[in-house]
Amino acid sequence: MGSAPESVIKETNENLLAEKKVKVVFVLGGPGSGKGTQCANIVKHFGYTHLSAGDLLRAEIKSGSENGNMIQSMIKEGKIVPSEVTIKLLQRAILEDSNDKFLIDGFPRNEENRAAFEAVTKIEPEFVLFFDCSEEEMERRILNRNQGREDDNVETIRKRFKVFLESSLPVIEYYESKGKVRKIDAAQSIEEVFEAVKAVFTPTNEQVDA
Ligand SMILES: Nc1ncnc2c1ncn2[C@@H]1O[C@H](COP(=O)(O)OP(=O)(O)OP(=O)(O)O)[C@@H](O)[C@H]1O
Ligand SMILES: Nc1ccn([C@@H]2O[C@H](COP(=O)(O)O)[C@@H](O)[C@H]2O)c(=O)n1
Repeated sequence: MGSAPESVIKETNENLLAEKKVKVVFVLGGPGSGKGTQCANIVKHFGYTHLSAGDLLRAEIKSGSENGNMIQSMIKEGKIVPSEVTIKLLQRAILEDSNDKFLIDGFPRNEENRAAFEAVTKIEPEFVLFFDCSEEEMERRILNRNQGREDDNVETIRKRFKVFLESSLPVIEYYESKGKVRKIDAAQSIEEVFEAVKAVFTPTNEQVDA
C-alpha cells in the first residue's frame, strides 16, 4: 500500500492541530541570548514542552531527509529556512507530544514564518518571551558554547545578527503592538534571568481570582 500524498498529510495535520487546542509561548531573542538555557528551566518548573526550531532543523539534516542539504546550507549562512519546512516539523512535534503547552523557541524568525504559522495552524501565542541582550555579550556566549555547531563561528554569527535585526526584530515589534511581548533583560546571570522569567510565568493573585 502506498503512503498518502503530501497534501493529504498536510491537511490531516492541520485538522488534528486545530482539534488539539494547544497553548503556545514563542521564545525569541538574538542568537546566544539564552533562549535554550531558559527554556530548559521553564520546562522543569512549569511543565511545558520545549520545541526549538533550530534543533528540529538540525535533526532533520541528521535524519537524511530530502531537505537536509538545503537546510544545512541555509544554517551555515545564517539564513532562514522556508516556512513550510519549519512549520511541518513544528506541527509534527506538537502532534506527537501529549502535552498541551509548548515553548516554541527561535520561531517565528521573520514575517513569513509568523504569517504562515498563523494561517496554517490558527494558533495565536499566549505571549512572546523576548530575551534582550547586547551583540557583544551574545557573541561572547556563542563563542564559548562549544557544541560543535557549524554556525557558531564569527563569520556566521555576524550574519545571524544581521538577520535578527532585519527580519526577526520586526516580528517582535508586531507582537509588541498587540501587547504580547514580555521583555526580559538577558544580560544578567542565568539565575537572575530565570527570576525574571518566573515572574512572567507565575500568575498574579489578580489573574488567579479572575
Ligand atoms: N545568562 C547567561 N549568562 C551567561 N551565559 C549564558 C547565559 N545564558 C546562557 N548562557 C550560555 O550562553 C550560551 C548560549 O546560550 P543558549 O544556547 O541558551 O542561547 P540561545 O539563545 O538558545 O542561542 P541560539 O539562538 O544560538 O540557539 C550557552 O553556552 C549558555 O550556557
Ligand atoms: N525559525 C527558524 C529557526 C532557525 N532557523 C535556522 O536555524 C539556525 C539556528 O537556529 P537557532 O535558533 O538554533 O540558533 C538559524 O540561524 C537559521 O539558519 C530557521 O531557518 N528558521
